Amino acid sequence: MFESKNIMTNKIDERGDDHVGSSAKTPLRADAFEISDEEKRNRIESSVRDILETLGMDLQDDSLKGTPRRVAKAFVNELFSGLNPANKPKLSTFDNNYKYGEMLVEKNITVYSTCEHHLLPIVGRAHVAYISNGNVIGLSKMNRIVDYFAKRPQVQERLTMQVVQALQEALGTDDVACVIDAKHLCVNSRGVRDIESSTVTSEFGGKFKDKDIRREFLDYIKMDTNFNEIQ
Ligand SMILES: Nc1nc2c(ncn2[C@@H]2O[C@H](COP(=O)(O)OP(=O)(O)OP(=O)(O)O)[C@@H](O)[C@H]2O)c(=O)[nH]1
Ligand SMILES: [Zn+2]
Repeated sequence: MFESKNIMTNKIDERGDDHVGSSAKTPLRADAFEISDEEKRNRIESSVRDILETLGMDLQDDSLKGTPRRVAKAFVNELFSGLNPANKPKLSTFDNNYKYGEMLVEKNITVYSTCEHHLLPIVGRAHVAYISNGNVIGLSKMNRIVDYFAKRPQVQERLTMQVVQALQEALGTDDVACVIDAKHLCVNSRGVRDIESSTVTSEFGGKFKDKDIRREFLDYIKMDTNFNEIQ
């Protein structure tokens, strides 16, 4: 089990950012929280203006003149909003009064992230599961925690581990797993330009290391649920 007691020492953790053990920590500068969001938007706006002008674009053009500010807002408020611990969803838990003892799987969670190597989109699906040891979490919180960590410059491996570790901490159990299957536009649209390939990453904590439990989780992911038949 990862040791939450070891990680309350640095500034980032004091600000309420994750918990997560060093292997899954987003590499942040020591002064990451000393710049306000408005200052970040202003600096990014000016940098994007530089980039576009360097490319030879005329920023007096009607369509382009708002672009640096639009990009700055998209970065700080949306695409990278998960860098601000204030945006971390509250993972409130409640008691497992109904004594449900099987695994719970939240599957096909939409992943929109950004590859930190090229700043290009990562688009895919996450599947998250846990086995309760007494605590239960609202279903939507699993979607929200995936989205929170996705909204950072990411590598898919780290995103997968961050989701698992955040849920382990909230639920007080090791028995959490996550599988992500995603397309990286840096692979699909440039570089090797392989439009078909996607990347699968997984993290299996606690009981999910057992091959039968892992198999059950993977079978649920594969299960074809045709909701149209229900309506
Ligand atoms: N492990 C991992 N690699 C990633 C992820 N996203 C992108 N990459 C890879 O990061 C690598 C960066 O490789 P470099 O050789 O430094 O950069 P590059 O010359 O742009 O690489 P190419 O994409 O091969 O053109 C590439 O192989 C990407 O496919 C990710 O989430 N995880
Ligand atoms: Zn990339």
